[in-house]
Amino acid sequence: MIRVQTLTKRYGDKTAVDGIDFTVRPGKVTGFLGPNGAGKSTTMRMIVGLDQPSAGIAEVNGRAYRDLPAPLREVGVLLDARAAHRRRTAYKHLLSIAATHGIGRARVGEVMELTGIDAVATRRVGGFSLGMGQRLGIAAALLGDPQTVILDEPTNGLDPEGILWIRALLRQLAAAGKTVLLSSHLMSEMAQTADHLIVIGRGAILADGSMRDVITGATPSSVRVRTHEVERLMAALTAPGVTVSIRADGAIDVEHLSAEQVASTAAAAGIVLHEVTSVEGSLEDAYLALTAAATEYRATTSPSGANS
Ligand SMILES: Nc1ncnc2c1ncn2[C@@H]1O[C@H](COP(=O)(O)OP(=O)(O)OP(=O)(O)O)[C@@H](O)[C@H]1O
Repeated sequence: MIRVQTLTKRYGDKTAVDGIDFTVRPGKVTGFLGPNGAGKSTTMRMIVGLDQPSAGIAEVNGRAYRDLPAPLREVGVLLDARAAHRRRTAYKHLLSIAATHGIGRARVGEVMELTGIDAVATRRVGGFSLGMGQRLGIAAALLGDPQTVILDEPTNGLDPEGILWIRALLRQLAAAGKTVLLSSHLMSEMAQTADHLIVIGRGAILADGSMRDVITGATPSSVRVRTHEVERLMAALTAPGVTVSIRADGAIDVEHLSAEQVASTAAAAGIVLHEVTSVEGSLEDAYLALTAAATEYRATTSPSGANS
């Protein structure tokens, strides 16, 4: 379990993390999302004792990281995959970490197999691709079979097969009751991997809840409905506070009414419906809505760049 209370980090005049509170619970994958510069890495670094908070506390299993008697056995961390000694082989790199922390050779073999780097165990880390470096960093994080795992952008550089592998691994760790905190900019990946989300923007928490609650709270859900009597249905549904719009494909989108309310209104007016579907926003929609006002580095051109 990770607990952060009024955690603050200032760099001179800049407040990178502004008095945030959250708890990351075991048995779940918690996604940590936010635009560039939002404060994710700084928060993670404070949790694992690499940065000193300006104020507040960050605890893992009830203690500050520096007070953990066997940190590697309690918290596994991937913050910078390039941190490995470049001239060492993957095996020697993991063995040296294991030796410093009283972890046996057998575990080194296990994590190499788990992360798929056993095939390149005798290659020097300096020649690793970004993806292999990520796998090595994850292997190091898992060496102590820790209860809590913190991974900053673990999918960085991984190919689609590697991304699938990470997803399965994190789901497996959560199912085994571990606490998993994961940051990633890949929304589709986050949507499929995380159970719970913490969204941060400009150093402040913008949302903290289950995946479903965060999405439904930030995006208006709507009801999509099809009928041959479009105009009559639109007239029947029109009411204060209800938004009714017609789509290019002829379907009608209704906001602020449930599917049941739409169906009942149509039935009362004797209108036959051919489709009634509740449409929920995506994580990407929710993320963009939540962070719209808190994006520090925003492109000044449109995404395509062609029409601006
Ligand atoms: N050592 C430092 N000195 C000064 N400012 C810093 C330092 N480290 C981070 N910052 C600033 O603190 C803010 C938060 O940075 P941080 O790296 O935590 O964001 P992030 O959410 O991890 O971003 P990204 O998604 O780009 O990795 C940024 O404005 C950054 O420029």
